[in-house]
Parts: sequence; structure tokens; C-alpha cells
Amino acid sequence: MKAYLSRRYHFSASHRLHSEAFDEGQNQQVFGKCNNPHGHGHNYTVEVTFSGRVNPVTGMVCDLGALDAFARENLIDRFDHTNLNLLHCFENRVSTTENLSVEVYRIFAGFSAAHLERVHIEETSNNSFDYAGDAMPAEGTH
Ligand SMILES: Nc1nc2c(c(=O)[nH]1)N=C([C@H](O)[C@H](O)COP(=O)(O)OP(=O)(O)OP(=O)(O)O)CN2
Ligand SMILES: [Zn+2]
Repeated sequence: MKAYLSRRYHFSASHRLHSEAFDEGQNQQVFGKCNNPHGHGHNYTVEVTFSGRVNPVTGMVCDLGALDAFARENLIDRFDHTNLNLLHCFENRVSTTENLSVEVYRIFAGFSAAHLERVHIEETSNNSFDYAGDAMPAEGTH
């Protein structure tokens, strides 16, 4: 019997949408107000969803306490109250929430107690992003 477990975590961080591949004008044109040199912040909500068989003894897909401890060490302590642009994972990537979702997926894929189905991140009350670790379809097929 396969079941799904989702858990939400929250952290606050600043960022600036900026690409070294663009000049100042292109950055302004592509990222608009989000390219403001002083940056801005968000209260991010991260939701991770795992799947697995329900343990016949504990009745659990995985232990929430273990997941919370993993999230505290590998997500909250790493991202909360930081400037995302200064983190190693954004050295060569724009700090969009798509890229953040990919990084958070990579992190939680390391939580081996259950199968990671997807990562869902809410950046503002108007936008959210999902990443399920699927390989991109070959060019021209999507
Ligand atoms: N494809 C993406 N586009 C944008 C992203 C992103 O991660 N991926 N991020 C931003 C900015 O971070 C911006 O701060 C949030 O976008 P914006 O739509 O301007 O903000 P909201 O209207 O949702 O909320 P407010 O805080 O009220 O402006 C932009 N684009
Ligand atoms: Zn932003």
C-alpha cells in the first residue's frame, strides 16, 4: 500500500534576479524591478512530498521527526536569513524559484527514508513552482 506524505517548511531570504550573461540593460529588461541592485526578500514556503509503503508496524511512510531534523539542518539552517545570490548553489545560476526548487529537490533526494515525489515552493502569494526531478524531454519534444 503506497501513501504520500507532504510537509511544509518556511524560511526568509533575500535575492536579486541577475545574470552575468547579460549586460546591465539586458538584466533590467529581462528582470525588471527584481534586478534592483539592493535586492528584495521573500518568505518562502517549501513543501516536500514523499511516497512509500505504509509501515505495517508504525503506520508511517516515514518518521516526521527525522524529516524535520533533516530539513532543519539541510534547508532552514542553510537558507534562512541569507542572501541567496551569495550561496554556492547560485554561483552560476539566477536565483529564480525554479532554480531553488531544483536545488531543494537535490537536497531532499538525500533523505533516504522515503521516495521524493516533488518539491513545491511558494515565493509570493501569487506564484509557486514545482519540480519533480523529471529529466527534461529532448529538445523540441515539449
Ligand atoms: N519565472 C520566474 N519569474 C520570476 C521569478 C521567478 O522565480 N521565476 N521571481 C520574481 C521575483 O522574485 C519577484 O520578487 C516575485 O515576482 P512578482 O510577480 O513581481 O511578485 P508578486 O506580484 O508575485 O508579489 P509582490 O511581492 O506583490 O510583487 C519575478 N519573476
Ligand atoms: Zn524575488
